[in-house]
Amino acid sequence: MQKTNKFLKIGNKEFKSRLLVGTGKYSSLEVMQKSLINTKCEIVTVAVRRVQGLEHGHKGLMESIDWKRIWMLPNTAGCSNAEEAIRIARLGRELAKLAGQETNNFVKLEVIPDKKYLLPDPIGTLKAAEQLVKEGFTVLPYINSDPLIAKQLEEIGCATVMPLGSPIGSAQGIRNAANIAMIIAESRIPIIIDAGIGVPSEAAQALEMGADGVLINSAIALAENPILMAQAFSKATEAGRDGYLSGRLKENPLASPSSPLDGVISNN
Ligand SMILES: CC(=O)[C@@H](O)[C@H](O)COP(=O)(O)O
Repeated sequence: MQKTNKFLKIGNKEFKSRLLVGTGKYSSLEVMQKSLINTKCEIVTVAVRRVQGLEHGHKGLMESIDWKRIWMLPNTAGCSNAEEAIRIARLGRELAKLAGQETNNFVKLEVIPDKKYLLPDPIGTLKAAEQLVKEGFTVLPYINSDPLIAKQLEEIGCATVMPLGSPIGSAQGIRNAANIAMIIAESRIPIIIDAGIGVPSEAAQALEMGADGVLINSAIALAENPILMAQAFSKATEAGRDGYLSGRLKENPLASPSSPLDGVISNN
């Protein structure tokens, strides 16, 4: 289904920016702040567990983001089963309240038992999502690029699905484009490509394919110059969306001359 909405609509909120960003792995809070500004993002995800535990890089994080301008997307990173994820989602809602976002019921649902590839558990994700939807959360589940689980999550009331391009932090880009294309074609909710994007052109690729947004963390935070890379991702996301809306030239197995051949003076 072609989605031509001007804004990214998640639940009942609209966003101009289609680039969502993470807050982990930055060399300092100052670099993170400057990078976030350059992304022009309006949604920032925070790991509830890491913020609460004041883990490395997370002390002072809450205070360093302008929550009047940025919509918080609490995430359940570090949860390996549905029960933990539900508990952390509830804490995330309280965190958003503390930041002054009384009506924020968003949660980026991550249920990740696999420490090596950080792949999400589809059964645990579905179970947690069902409960969180019942509790009134706007649920954005992180999933493998599986069209069936994407559809099931849509049917139980998730606000988006967030299929991975490749494993978190791997910078391998979009390794599963065919499956992602199926998810995009079949969904009636926004699709946000989350994880594994390595360079801005891959963010553009996701948007060109018809994804509604991308979520980037490592490729910005761990770039040699994160502040400049943030800007590059912002431009790439916008370019990819414009490319999608413009309607691409269809691929052709044959060449097609750039100038008309009719009326050309013959050699004979
Ligand atoms: C911050 C966050 O939510 C990550 O778990 C997310 O999946 C981003 O992945 P990359 O770090 O690969 O961009």
